[in-house]
Formats: sequence, structure tokens, C-alpha cells
Amino acid sequence: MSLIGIWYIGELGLGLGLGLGFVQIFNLIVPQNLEIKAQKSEKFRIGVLGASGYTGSEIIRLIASHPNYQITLMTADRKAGLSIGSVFPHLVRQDLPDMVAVKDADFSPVDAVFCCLPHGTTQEIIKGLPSSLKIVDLSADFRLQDVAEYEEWYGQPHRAQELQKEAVYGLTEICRPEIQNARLVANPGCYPTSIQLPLIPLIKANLIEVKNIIIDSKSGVSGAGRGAKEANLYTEIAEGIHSYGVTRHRHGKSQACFRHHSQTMKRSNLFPIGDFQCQIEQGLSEAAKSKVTVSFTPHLMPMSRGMQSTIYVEMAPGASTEDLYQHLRHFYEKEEFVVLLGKNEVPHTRHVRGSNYCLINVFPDRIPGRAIIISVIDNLVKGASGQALQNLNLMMEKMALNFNASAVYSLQNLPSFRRTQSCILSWKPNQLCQNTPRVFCSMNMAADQSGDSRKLSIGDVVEKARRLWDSSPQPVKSFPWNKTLDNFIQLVVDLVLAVFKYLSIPLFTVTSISEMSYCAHERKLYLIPLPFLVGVAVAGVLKDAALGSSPYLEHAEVPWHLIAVVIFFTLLKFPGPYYPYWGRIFIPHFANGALLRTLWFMFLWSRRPRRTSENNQPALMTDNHKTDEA
Ligand SMILES: NC(=O)C1=CN([C@@H]2O[C@H](COP(=O)(O)OP(=O)(O)OC[C@H]3O[C@@H](n4cnc5c(N)ncnc54)[C@H](OP(=O)(O)O)[C@@H]3O)[C@@H](O)[C@H]2O)C=CC1
Ligand SMILES: CC(=O)N[C@@H](CCC(=O)OP(=O)(O)O)C(=O)O
Repeated sequence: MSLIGIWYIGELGLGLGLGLGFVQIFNLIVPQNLEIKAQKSEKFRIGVLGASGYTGSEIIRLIASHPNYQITLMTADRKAGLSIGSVFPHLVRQDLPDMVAVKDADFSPVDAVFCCLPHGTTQEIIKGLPSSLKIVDLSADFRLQDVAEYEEWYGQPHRAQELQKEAVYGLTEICRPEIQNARLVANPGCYPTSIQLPLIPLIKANLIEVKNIIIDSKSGVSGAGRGAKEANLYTEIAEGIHSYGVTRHRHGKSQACFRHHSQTMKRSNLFPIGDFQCQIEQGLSEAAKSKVTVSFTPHLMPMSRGMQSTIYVEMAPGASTEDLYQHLRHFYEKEEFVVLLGKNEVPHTRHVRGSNYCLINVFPDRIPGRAIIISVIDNLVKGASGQALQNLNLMMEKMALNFNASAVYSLQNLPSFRRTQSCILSWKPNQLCQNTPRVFCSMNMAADQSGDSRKLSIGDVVEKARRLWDSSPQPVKSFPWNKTLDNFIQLVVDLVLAVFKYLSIPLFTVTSISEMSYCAHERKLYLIPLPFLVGVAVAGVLKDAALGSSPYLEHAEVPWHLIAVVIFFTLLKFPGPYYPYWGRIFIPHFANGALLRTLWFMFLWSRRPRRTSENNQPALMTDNHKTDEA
């Protein structure tokens, strides 16, 4: 029993020793494989169509501190030809190109675009964009899956029906896998975002009834865009609130109608506000797998930005508000931007100004069996540009992997790229210093207004580190940190390999002793040379057969055929104690013979004369080459 134990340990030791010996030889043969190349990260080039609008300017503000994006193109309509600083002074320190008209735009230096244009205009423009571009569209033009319904609501055929087929709805937290693979993402509107984020998980979990859902939403005036409209004048909005699109808002319910505040304008300027199967019902019906109809009334509030949706629902039989709350909390616990507040805490629009958060809470209604859900967002960030940036981050993640595939770029830079999904958007203007210059939120943004003060995320810590880095003296910044790290890693690897290399010799000795001891115990010591020599011969035959089958192997950078032989014979040795009697006498020695001969081949391989770069061709020896050499 003890002999078998020694034999078994010895066998494991030999396998380990040989494996590590091969690693060392592999290392000698292809040192360039371990070389970590410190590559300077390149940035994706971004176009913002509609940069002079509210959502466009928010995209620019958010991208200003994005480590992987750089804006190379901006368009405007009436403001074409102007600099962004002259339109939005809070962006004056940005080093950005002037805005141009879409028809004059050059899309060649662009990898992806945010399309922040009015509905209707967008389809035509997107249709004309190069098909290589990734697109996040903030308008309503690609949100409805059925183009017939688009036609019904907008009174004209959808002008990019092929694109509609590939468009993916961009409710980030719900549609993440589809967004990752998309080329064209239809960003949800602000109302549908604030409503669907709490409702879809509850409907999917059958925790609420899909009938009798009542939604009361309130929006800041920036939701209507920057264009001058009589209904959005200060005197029309201040010191009061009003509902609009009652029973017929395009996000909520289905009747051809026009934006309330346009009604004093000429009819040709009117804006259709009805989508037949509107977004909210489209999303909720998909979650419920049956038609869902909601009561939805939007309101205009005397505030520049922010949105609250108060949602009244009937709970499923047996469900409690605690169940609803716990389900949502669990559903979003790994999400950076959707946060369930503590018990009894009421979400305020003030708490999300300028941030990408959606704050949610669930309260019991006084009517038994009903619950009240409150959800707040910033309509311009989570309701538009912030979510659009989240979506582009997802879409570009795959591209980042191919971006510089030859280098270790993906390993070195992808984590930081991923982090941008959270840290870049949880950036709190006026609270944390970013890459200079600092960019402030355009509309009435004051200190402490934008973030959730309780939340100190990893993003904050990263930002602090970045601040520290930015303020470091130049010698610290120019020190070759990457190379130092590479050298350190190389040193550790060399040390580990050296330790194992010298360990493999005693391990091999122990192994041989254990195998011979077993044979001696069985009085079969005299038989050992036989399987050993057969193993030696078989290894030679296998090597020659491999080289004969593929001439590439002779000049390959790595002796794959020898590695394969080693793996085969090591595996052959592993089940040693379980072989029948004669198998235990013969097989380990047979494998040892083959392994030793293969190790010798590897040693010769590592000492073989290297080809020079001029002599780098003859991987495949053609007859011509042979003649030339002769
Ligand atoms: N505001 C919000 O809260 C939300 C808006 N959205 C959607 O995002 C899109 C943009 O909204 P928002 O930024 O508020 O709108 P704005 O009115 O503030 O901006 C519109 C932008 O589009 C440009 N533009 C207007 N007409 C044309 C045209 N015919 N050709 C080319 N460019 C044109 C404008 O240029 P110029 O200024 O030079 O005229 C401006 O840059 C809309 O589809 C909107 O529904 C979605 C969610 C929320
Ligand atoms: C206050 C105001 O006018 N709000 C806009 C909605 C903004 C929004 O949700 O964006 P989408 O239009 O792109 O969906 C409206 O009611 O039409």
C-alpha cells in the first residue's frame, strides 16, 4: 500500500515536473509570447447629430470625461457653422470641431453617432449614413416595431423600413444582450424609461395585475426640446402645472393627435404625438405576453429638468408591497443606475438632476391590494443622453475587443472601458473634479443637486484616483509605469519557473524510484528496460510521423507536435495504479521512455539555429526552394 502511495505521488510529481519543464522550454522558444505590449489606447470617434439641442449638449457634457470616446463631428441645423461654446457656454473649454449641417458632414472620421434630431427628420438622415456606423437614435423614429403602426400615427410611410427591422429597443437594464449585438439602437423616451424600469420586472414576475395600471407622469420643460414654442414660454409654464395629451399622449395611448403646445402653430408645423401601439404598452405587453393597456397622463412642471412617474397598480393575489419592493431591489441590485431607496424614502427629482440614476420606491396604497410606485429620473440623462451613452458603451464593448486585437489591449484596457459604463455616468458635476476642463451641466445645476449623497460608488474612488493622477508632477506621469509593471511580472514568472525547473529533477528521481520499487516488489525489475526502450522508439516514430504529416511544424514557433506527445504520455501515466497487473509493470515505464525522449527532442528544439528575418519564408518547402538551396 505504501509503495503504491509513493508510486502515485511520484507519478504526479513527474507529470508536474515535466509540464513545468515544458513551460520553461516554451518560454525559451517563444519569449515574445510573454511580452506584454504597453499600447497607448486609441479612442472611438463619435459624431453627435443635433449637437445644438438639449440632448445633444448633454451627450457632449457626458463624453467630455469619457476615457474612450472623442467627438470628431457635430451637426446642427439653424446653428450650423457655430462653435459649441457659443451655443452652450458651459462647453466653451471643450476642444471640439465647429458644428456643420448634416449635408456637409464628413462621416469618414466617425465610428459611432448619437442621433439627437427631431422625429421624422431622423429616418431620412439615418438612412443616408454609412452602414459601418454604430447608431444610437434618441428620437421616436425606430421605437415602434411595426412600421404599419408608424404610418398610421405619423400619416406617412416609414422611410427606413429595412433599418426598422434591425433596430433594437434601448432600455438598457432590460434589453442589455440585444443592445450589445446591435448596430442601431432606438433609445427609449423619458416617460417610457421612468415607467418601464419599475413595471417590467414586476409584470414578468406576475407580482402585479396588468389591468388597471394608472400612470401619472410629470416632466420638466426641457423634455420639449430647445426649439422656441409659445407653449414653453416662461409665462406659460411658471407658477402652475398642467396636464397635456390627456387620453391621447403618444407614449401612452392611441389616438392620432398633436402635441398640445403646438396647437397655436400652423397645422403644417404640428407634431404628431400618437404612436398606435405606443412604447409603454409595447414594452409592458411584451413583458406580460398579452396586450396591456394603461391609463397615462403626462404633466408639464415649472422646472427645467427632471421627471417623476407615480404609478398605481393592483397587486397579484397574495402579493404584498414588500414582495414588490424586494423583487425590484433584487432585480436591480447589480445595476449601477437603478436604485431602490430605503423604506419610506420618497424619490425626489432634485436628487437625480444631472445624474443617470433612476430612483424608485414602492408604497402601500390605502386601498387594500393596491400599491404606489414612484420613479424619478432626469429626463435629459437617464431619460435620453445618459441612457444613450450606456447603450453605446455596450455596443462598443465588442468592438473594443477587436479594436487592437494584436496587442494585449483588450486585457489591459477593457476593464477601464467597462468601468466607464458606471463611472462616466455617475460623475457628479460640481462635486468631483474630472479631467480638466470641468464641464458643468447647462441648466440650473447647483452643487449637491445632482447625486445621491448616500452613494459612494467605486466610480467615485476611481475618479479620485484619476484626480490624483492629473495633479501629479510631470516626472511621475512620464515614468514608464507600464514597462515597470511588465518587468515585474516577467521577474515573478521567471522566478516561479526557475523554482519549478529545479524541483522537477528531484520529482523525476522520486518517480523513477517509486516505479522501480513497485517492480522490485513484484520481482519484475529485469523487465523495465523493455517497455522503456519501446517508449523511446515510439516517441521517435511519433515525432517523425508528425513532421511528415505537416511540413509547417519543422519551422513553427512552438513545437506543438512535441507538446501533444508529452500530453498524451502524461495522461497515459496518470491512471497507473488502476491498470491491471501487467499494465502497471509495463505502461509507466513505456510512458517514461517516451517522455524522456520527447524532452530530449524539446531540448534540441530550443538549441536549434534560429532563422533570420530574411530567411523567414520557407515554412512550406516547395520544390523551387529545395532546388535553390541545393
Ligand atoms: N428633451 C428630452 O427630454 C428628450 C428628447 N428626446 C428626443 O431626442 C431628440 C432630440 O431632442 P432635443 O435635444 O430635446 O431637441 P432640441 O430641439 O433641443 O434639438 C434638436 C436638434 O436637432 C437639430 N435639428 C432640428 N431640425 C433639424 C433638421 N431638419 N435637420 C438637421 N438637424 C435638425 C437642431 O439644430 P438647431 O438647433 O441648429 O436648429 C438641434 O441640434 C428628439 O427626437 C426628442 O424627442 C428623447 C428623450 C428625452
Ligand atoms: C415635456 C415634453 O414635451 N416632453 C416630450 C417628451 C420627451 C420624451 O420623452 O422624449 P421623446 O419625445 O423622444 O419620447 C413630449 O411630451 O413629447
